[in-house]
Amino acid sequence: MDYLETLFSLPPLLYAPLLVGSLCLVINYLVYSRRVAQWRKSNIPFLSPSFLIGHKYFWGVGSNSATVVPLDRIYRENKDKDLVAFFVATMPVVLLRKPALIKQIFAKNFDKAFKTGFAAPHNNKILELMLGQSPFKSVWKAQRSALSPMFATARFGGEEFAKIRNQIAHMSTHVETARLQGRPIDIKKVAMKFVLDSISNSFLDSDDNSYEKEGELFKFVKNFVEPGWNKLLRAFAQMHLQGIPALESFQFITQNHIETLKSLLQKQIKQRSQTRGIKNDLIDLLIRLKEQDQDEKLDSEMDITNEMMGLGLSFLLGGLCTGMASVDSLVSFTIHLLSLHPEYQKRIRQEVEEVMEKHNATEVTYEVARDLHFLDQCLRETARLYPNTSALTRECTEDFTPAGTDYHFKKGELIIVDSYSIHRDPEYFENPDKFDPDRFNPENRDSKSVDAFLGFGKGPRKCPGSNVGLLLASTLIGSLVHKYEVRPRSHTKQMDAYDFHPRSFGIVHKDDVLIDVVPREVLAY
Ligand code: HEM
Repeated sequence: MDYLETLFSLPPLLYAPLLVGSLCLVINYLVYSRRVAQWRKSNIPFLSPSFLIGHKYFWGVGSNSATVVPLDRIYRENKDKDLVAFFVATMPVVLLRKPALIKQIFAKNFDKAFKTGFAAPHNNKILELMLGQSPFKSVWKAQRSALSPMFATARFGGEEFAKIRNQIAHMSTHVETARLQGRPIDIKKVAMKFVLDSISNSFLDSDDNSYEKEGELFKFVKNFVEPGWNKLLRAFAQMHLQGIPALESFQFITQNHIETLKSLLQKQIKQRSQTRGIKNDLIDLLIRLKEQDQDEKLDSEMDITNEMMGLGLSFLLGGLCTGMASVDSLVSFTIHLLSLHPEYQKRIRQEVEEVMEKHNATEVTYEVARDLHFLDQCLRETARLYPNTSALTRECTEDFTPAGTDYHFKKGELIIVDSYSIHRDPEYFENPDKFDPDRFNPENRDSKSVDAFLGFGKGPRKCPGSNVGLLLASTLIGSLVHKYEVRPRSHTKQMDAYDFHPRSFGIVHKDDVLIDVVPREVLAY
């Protein structure tokens, strides 16, 4: 009692923080002890949390280590376990370690854990209609099926490929100019411009050339994908603090993002309605949706329903922004690895020559790009060494026990999979740190490594745009390596987890990857 009297005799400015702090400690203790008791009862092995701050390995995340560094340590230190639970600050997560268990939960038990950890809160009428964010399975399914024509590589065949060729021409001019001026080439920037312009030319009918001028869309996407504290905290809050109304506007996707894309879609829809052309792209898809929607009263061409916004955002944020970020990372890591391995560049160059001859082509066409099998192996091997995200996530939507196990998963449990560590586990990939594209030769693959490869995800939610991404990456790298030998300027040894950006959930390099190019005619001498 004396203590309390002394405390309340202090000025409120002094005792209020003390009271709030103590309350946080009590809540924190209750959160930890309740979850630990649940894990114990559910037979899920766990690592005891340090008071208030969860697992200590995560302390440096954001300032000096990427999320994958602590995840990798936990993965390696728990070799004997199928799964292990722990806290990231106050967020409880269960890390799945074994490919068989991952397959079971991500594919066979999909109905019971279909949500991703980034699902939108139920009251956000637009985000909950998005493919990657919807907490409703029916919406996710409808969006995936509506967008499936956008993810088919066949739509790039014929005339459509001319748009990609056009982008290759812009890219070649940019690279050649830098070479002649003796400047290094920032491969991430080159890839970003190529992929963004290719996707927006083909799906939005834009005619952007970002090498010449960085337009509105380029600036928007760059800002959306660029890592930073703000985004790291927003992503963490979205995964962790759902259900706290005051924090629900603190989402990874902000109202500002939604408004910007809404006006972009409105502009494109208006233009298309006036020209009445049919392009079978995203804008046509949205116009068809608008025409089908009898219930919605749309007064003018500028009106746009929530369904249209959901579908548009699913593609623009899920496909254009994150898809583009995945492809440009894949391209820059592949070029980084190839710059350290001229012998593989030579094989790609030979392959491009042979396949061009087979298709009677003088450049990388749609048919050539699809036939570059060794280059495809190089891309998959890069996605193994540098998967695009540090964690695949799922949230349990009901209680369940995967068949053949006695692990009980409770509704609301957040499951994560650290593809980076599994991909570098010698149990599944021999000599795992070595860049060896031949391990993806179909003859060398075994079921163990097939199950353990998670570069494009697993189960019904796996990446729908991977083939489009691989096609764009093959076209860019095939064209570049056919013409030049690529040499490292900034990174002369293979990057590891300490080279990754500490404030990104994705696996991206923290420093620019700078290269030099030498024309093949010079190499011949
Ligand atoms: C080639 C580089 C790419 C890589 C490495 C990649 C990787 C991934 C991964 C790992 C996931 C999560 C899957 C899971 O949780 O199981 C994903 C999801 C997704 N990706 Fe990709 N991706 C790439 C390119 C693209 C492109 C070009 C697009 C769009 C054109 C795209 C659209 C999407 C969408 C919409 C989802 C969410 C699917 C869902 O929630 O059902 N991706 N991607």
